[in-house]
Amino acid sequence: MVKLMLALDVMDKNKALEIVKETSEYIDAIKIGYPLVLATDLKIVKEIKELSNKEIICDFKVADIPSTNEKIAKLTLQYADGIICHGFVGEDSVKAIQNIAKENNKKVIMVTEMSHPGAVMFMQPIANELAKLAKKLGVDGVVAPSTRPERLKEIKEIVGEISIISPGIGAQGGDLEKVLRILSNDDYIIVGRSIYNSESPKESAKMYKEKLKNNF
Ligand SMILES: O=C1C[C@H](C(=O)O)N([C@@H]2O[C@H](COP(=O)(O)O)[C@@H](O)[C@H]2O)C(=O)N1
Repeated sequence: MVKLMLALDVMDKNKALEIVKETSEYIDAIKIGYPLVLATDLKIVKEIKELSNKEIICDFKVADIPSTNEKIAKLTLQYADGIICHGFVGEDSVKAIQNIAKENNKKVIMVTEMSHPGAVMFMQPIANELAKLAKKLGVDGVVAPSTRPERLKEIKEIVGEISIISPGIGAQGGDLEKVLRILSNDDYIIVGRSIYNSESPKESAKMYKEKLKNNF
């Protein structure tokens, strides 16, 4: 069954902890990015890992030179189970993160094509090349858009067995039915605002989990 990754992009620690408690029985993983970390501190990752016992992915879209990527990975992977990086900065920058991840048995997830409209300007033209790089490097997952099922399919075909981590469902208007015909068991959909901004994050997470169950 496709897994559910909660994008916990809230900027208040107590709200974040509350949403984690409310949704834990329905989510498979939690993605923590700059909004929550900049509003609190990196140790929120450790706290949420201990509270939820879920897989925690830090979405820092790391895109620097190898030596700086290495420092970011060392700090982040003390607490997180995985980290999201960009691939457009080149093979050496991604490998620098993979070296740290491999030492600590952690995951590296690489962005191919982003889900927002602006991704068609510069990312889409190179996204297939980025997917080929992801395959060559053997990263643990790639980010690919639920907002463009035809692109999601193409990228999945290129990366083969590598897990797809796919944002764009809910607030961004992605078609879940179409996406679930493309994704497979080791893949994830990422859902943020439709869960954490809903009247009941618990009920929203439950609804998504049931949709994932019913479509597989
Ligand atoms: O292409 C990408 C890359 C990036 C990612 O997943 O790496 N995201 C993140 O996925 C989540 C979607 O949230 P919501 O739209 O459900 O509230 C947010 O945390 C975004 O920053 C995308 O939305 N598209």
